Amino acid sequence: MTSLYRSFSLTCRHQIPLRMYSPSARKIMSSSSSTHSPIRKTQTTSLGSLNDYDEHFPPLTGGSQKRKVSPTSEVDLGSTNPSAPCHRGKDALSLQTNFGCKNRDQGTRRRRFIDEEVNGTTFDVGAGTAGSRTSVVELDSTNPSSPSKSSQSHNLKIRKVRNHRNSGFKSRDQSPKRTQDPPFDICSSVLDRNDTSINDWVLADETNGETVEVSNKQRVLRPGMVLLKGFLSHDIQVDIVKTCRELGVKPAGFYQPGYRVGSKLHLQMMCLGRNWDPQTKYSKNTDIDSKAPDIPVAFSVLVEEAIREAHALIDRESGTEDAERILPVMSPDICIVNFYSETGRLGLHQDRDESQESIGKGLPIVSFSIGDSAEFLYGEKRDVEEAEGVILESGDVLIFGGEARMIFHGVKSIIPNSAPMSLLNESKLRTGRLNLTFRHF
Ligand SMILES: O=C(O)CCC(=O)C(=O)O
Ligand SMILES: [Fe+2]
Repeated sequence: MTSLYRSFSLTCRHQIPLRMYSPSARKIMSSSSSTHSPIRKTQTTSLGSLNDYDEHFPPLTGGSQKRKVSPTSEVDLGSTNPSAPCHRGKDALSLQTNFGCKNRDQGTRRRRFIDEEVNGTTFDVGAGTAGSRTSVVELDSTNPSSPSKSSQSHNLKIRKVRNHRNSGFKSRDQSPKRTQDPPFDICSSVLDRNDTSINDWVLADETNGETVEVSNKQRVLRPGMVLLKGFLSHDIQVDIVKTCRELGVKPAGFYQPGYRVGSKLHLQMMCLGRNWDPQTKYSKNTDIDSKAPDIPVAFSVLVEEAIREAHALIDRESGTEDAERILPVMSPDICIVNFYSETGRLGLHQDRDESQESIGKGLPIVSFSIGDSAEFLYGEKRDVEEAEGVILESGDVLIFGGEARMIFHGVKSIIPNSAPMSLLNESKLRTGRLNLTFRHF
């Protein structure tokens, strides 16, 4: 079965103008390996009140409209710009300030900013914080069925949320609850993709505009971190989408996870094997855990195959037979399935909620990408400016374990209309990106 599942795409599908995140990013995109210091296991973060997974990306330079967010907006509105380096609490506060403000100029400026965001690149505003007395506006752009930049801006759904009444949580003391009923459906019978070519997506900083070819090669990105381009064949991708869809529309399926205080991740999520959420992590709850569907055997087989493929690559590149020491084998008992709409994203974070034993051994995270491509960032620190970037395309498998196990990583943006048309036609996957990360607890 596994050999049938293998189809390496050795032709480069796209040439993507790439914005350089750091001087070294270009190197990563065009070379097959580089030397990096290991990520120390103790280097877990505690960044004050900054929640994990909150975005703190720099201003977007891309978008189908090739528009930059104006500096004024960035200053005034903090991280209501999805890429601004602020945390979620501040997000909501600055938004409230602007909306609750009697000052006409500020209100107008805020409205103009929303218009710009809707017409231009992306927008996404979190729910309010506790204790807020003013109304906030929530733009639910994480839900692909809500209007996005590729749909008409006048359809923008703005709903008012007062304090926590509509935030999905009963009180501050309770765990986040799934409020999405029915679960989110990652497929749609209607093809919701528009016809804009990927070339319209400008990742290039308009001032330097370099064009870098997206590599089609299997690559060791750093010790313990391997990118297997096109590892998942078309048929496998279709099967994975269909399986995830089937599981995902059931009660334990996709929902938008969040924190007790109300902010939410900019994606839809479902867990297999064992439940995880950003607030309670893996805290054992037999009621909920019994609801997590098993990881399909075919998925686990693919993970093991991918690790074997990575070992072969590591051995080839190093000229040794040391691969299992550099990248330990792993058999998954957890899979977190994420679906990102075109405006979805995930802030830089470490996957550090697995057991100490698992992390200590460097058991890898294995990540499958299906659908639209993603700008994936990774680095030794939780610092977007320093992070390196790589484009993850449909069918790619990324593995990070060993000394790269605690690497910071995140999804800066989803590249609209970049999914293979044949995949969308056959699987009916919505516009967006499906990502599966396999782990061992
Ligand atoms: O979507 C991705 O590529 C990364 C997902 C991820 O980091 C996570 O689920 O922890
Ligand atoms: Fe992660």
